[in-house]
Amino acid sequence: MSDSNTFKVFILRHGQSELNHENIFCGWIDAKLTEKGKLQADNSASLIQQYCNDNNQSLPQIGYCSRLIRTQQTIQEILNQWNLTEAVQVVTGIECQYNDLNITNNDNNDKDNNDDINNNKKNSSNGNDDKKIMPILQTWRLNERHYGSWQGQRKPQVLEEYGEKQYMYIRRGYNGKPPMADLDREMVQEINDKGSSTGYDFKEPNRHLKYGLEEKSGEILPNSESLADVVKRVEPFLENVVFRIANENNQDSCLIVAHGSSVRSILKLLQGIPDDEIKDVDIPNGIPLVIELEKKTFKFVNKFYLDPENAKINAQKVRDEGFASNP
Ligand SMILES: O=C(O)[C@H](O)COP(=O)(O)O
Repeated sequence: MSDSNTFKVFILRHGQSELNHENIFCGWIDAKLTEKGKLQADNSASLIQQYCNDNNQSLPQIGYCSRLIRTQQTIQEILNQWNLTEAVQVVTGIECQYNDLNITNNDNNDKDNNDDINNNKKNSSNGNDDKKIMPILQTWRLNERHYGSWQGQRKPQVLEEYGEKQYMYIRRGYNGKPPMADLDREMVQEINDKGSSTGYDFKEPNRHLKYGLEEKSGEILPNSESLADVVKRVEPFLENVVFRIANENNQDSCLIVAHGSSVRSILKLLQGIPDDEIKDVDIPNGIPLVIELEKKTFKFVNKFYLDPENAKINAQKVRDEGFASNP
């Protein structure tokens, strides 16, 4: 049973992407959602809304996602289901001009305001005059781990080349790190590269185009990451942005849509999962996990999936990707 006095992080991995579907390592390649991935996002929205209604709680007042389109599409699907429109801001570092988002202090306990997420001015820019606004902060710090030279490669082939022990150590071990991507060669789209019909052609988007804001802010972006590296870049964002905003605005919850490795990193940080145990954690696509934390201190209290049976089944499928048992 949920504790109404805790701060809740509604966190989920994006819906199935086109490269997930192809069993190809994705990382920072900017793959889009499949139709199944969009349906998973819609289902996530229903599960969260049902949970909030059953527990007499408001929907999250703010959302966070990565700079990759698969999380952006997922959060857009969720907001559409909630009849909300997004006010997007890219946060390059671990500070953000929060007032630009003009978020007001709603009475979180007023059930009647459940759909009245913010008293922001209406967003007439895209004709959504009747929809309330939900601030969405996008950050590279929630991006999937950078999968180095494995990006764009089929998982069964990588498994065959590296063997099961090394394959799983790099995929799930805390310090496992893939070989570096050569960002100067075929791994990254040229400035005018339109890619294949899918638009990414198994290459990363050109850094100067996709991450120009981060480059201008002096952010150091990776070309290969272990989970430990992802934890290091996620932690300051959680502390200095997510939790600071929650305290300053007396928020009861937030929505985070991220990736397999960045969700694992957040779970490790919030629950205090030891380095040698995080290797056993797999995250399914598109099933909301609720992490309950003490208000103000954000000390871990509890966690549960809103669809635990499917979460268990699909997490095992994620773990088995690349192996013959899971074509
Ligand atoms: O980046 C990817 O390929 C996937 O999102 C994560 O893949 P993994 O489950 O093999 O880490």
